[in-house]
Order: sequence, then structure tokens, then C-alpha cells
Amino acid sequence: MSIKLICVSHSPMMDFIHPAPEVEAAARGAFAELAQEVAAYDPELIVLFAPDHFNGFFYDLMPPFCIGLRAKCAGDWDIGEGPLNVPEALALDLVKAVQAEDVDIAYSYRMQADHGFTQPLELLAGSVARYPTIPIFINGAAKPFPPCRRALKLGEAVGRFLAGRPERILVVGSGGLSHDPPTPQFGSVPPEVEEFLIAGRNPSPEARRARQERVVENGRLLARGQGSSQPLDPDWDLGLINTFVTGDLTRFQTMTDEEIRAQGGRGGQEIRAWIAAFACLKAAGTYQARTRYYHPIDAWIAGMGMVSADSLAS
Ligand SMILES: O=C(O)/C=C/c1cccc(O)c1O
Ligand SMILES: [Fe+2]
Repeated sequence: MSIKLICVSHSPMMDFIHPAPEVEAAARGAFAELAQEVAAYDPELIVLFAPDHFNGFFYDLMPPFCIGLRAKCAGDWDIGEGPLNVPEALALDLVKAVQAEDVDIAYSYRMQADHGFTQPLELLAGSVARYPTIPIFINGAAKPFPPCRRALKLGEAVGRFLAGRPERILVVGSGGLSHDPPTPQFGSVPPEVEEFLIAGRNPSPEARRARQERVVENGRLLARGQGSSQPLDPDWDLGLINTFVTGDLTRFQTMTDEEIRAQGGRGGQEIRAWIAAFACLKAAGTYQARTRYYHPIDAWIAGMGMVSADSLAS
């Protein structure tokens, strides 16, 4: 058994709007370097913790966590196509193991994985189906959220399951440093937008395009220092990265939604994916982590960070 970890921010706007060329080159270069390492490691299993953004999960039935037993690309932002390569029997064993640890996990035979899942798979693994992958959804977009301490518990339960496995495993966490995209908030939007948040699966191409254009326009404005998005917060981001790299995750036992919202913005709630991923790695033993990249990229509405880690357990 061996376990490695990569946690990265995502921004589905990467192919739609461009920051300064040297900024974009550095970010893409950092992704490419990590992708080379993934190819050299040749994982036999990827466990991917990621949020959704009202593409696959809606208020008609919103779980805090969900393991995909079968999953396909949601198709948002034209990232990825078709099914993910989910090892169904192993994913089901994972559901049972997590339940046995008293974490009540939802599971799906028809998960729609949006850019939270598909972008890191494309950028790090080359395609969404290149490696067997178990997708684990963590709600970071739809209030109320599962507490950060439950993301720790989930990660630990998954990590204890993985610790007994023979495969070369890559744990990935997606999203989560500071960013404040214009995701509508239930309770403060008109009824037709609430209806979308409840049951907006499989939108028309026009509706999808209009939604994405709104997000891109938000990036344009943020890059000009305008608009309503909360600014990115490098201090918050670097503080979080430092916590993950040093390996003391106790801060997340008490971290509140309000604390995250104040500094990390609406999208900052996605940090639960990194929390679960690191807790997962830590449950398998001590680890060594390093920061691979950080830059706040306004045009992409992303505190863009990348961290990798190796388990020191034998
Ligand atoms: O499509 C959306 O609603 C959100 C897009 C987005 C933009 C920037 C950073 C992120 O993490 C996003 O999910
Ligand atoms: Fe996101």
C-alpha cells in the first residue's frame, strides 16, 4: 500500500478568461508538474473529495456527503465527457466501511460530477476516466453545510479503510481556498432561482451558457477591482495551507461557517474537501507535505493553491 495526496483549487473559468500570461503560465506549469508526478506514480486508485456547484446536487435532496458508486460528468463548463471510471465493488465496500465507523454517508448509482471533480481529474490525471476513481461529494455550496469536524470524521473513516488496501492510492482534495463566485443563495433569491436550486439538473444549453457567462463577467469585474465578489484573501489561504502542511488538523474541529465566510468567501466553504483529504491521509499515518503553488488569481475568482503530500507510513 502507498498513499499520496494532492489538494488543488479549481476554477472552471481557466479556458474562458485569462489573467496575465506569466500568471497563467505559472499556474498551468504547476498543474503540469503535478500531472507528471501522477503519471509517474501511476495510481491504481484515486479517491477524490470535491464539492458540487448546483450541477449534480440540488436542494430536492441534499446530502452532506455522498460516495459515487457510478458517476458521470455533469457537463458544466465543457469539462470532461461520459462516465468516470468508478470501481463499483470497491466503492460499495467503502460505503460500508464508512457507515461502520458511524459516519452516515449517502451513495449514488447515478452521481453527476461537476467541475469540482472533473477539472482536477483532467488537469492532474489527463482525463476523467484515466484511473479508477471513487468520487466523494462534500457539500460546500448549499447552506446549511456539514460542520468541518464532520469532514474530518469522514476523511478519517475513509483513510482507515484505505490504510488496509494493497493499491497505490492517490487522495485528491478539490477547491476551497478563498473565492466568492456569484452562486445564488437560497432564501435571498426570487422563486424561479429557488426552483433552480431545488431541481435544476440537466439545464438547457442556453441556461448553462447564461449562468457561465455571469460567472465569467464576475471574474472580469474582480480583475478590475470592481463587482460584488469579496476579494481573494491570501492571508487566509496561506494560513490554511500552513495548517495542512504542518499536519495539526485540530483547528478544523472548531472552525465555523462564519469564520470561513468572512475571510474565504462563499466558495471558501469548499475547504471541507481539503480537510477530508488531509484527515484521510493522516489516518493512514504521519505525512510530509509541501506547498507547490499559490497565487491569488482574480480573473479566475480563485485563491489558487496546490499542495502535495506523501504518507510516511510503511
Ligand atoms: O460554476 C460555478 O458556479 C462556479 C464556478 C467557480 C468559479 C471560481 C472558483 C470556483 O471554485 C468555482 O467553482
Ligand atoms: Fe468551486
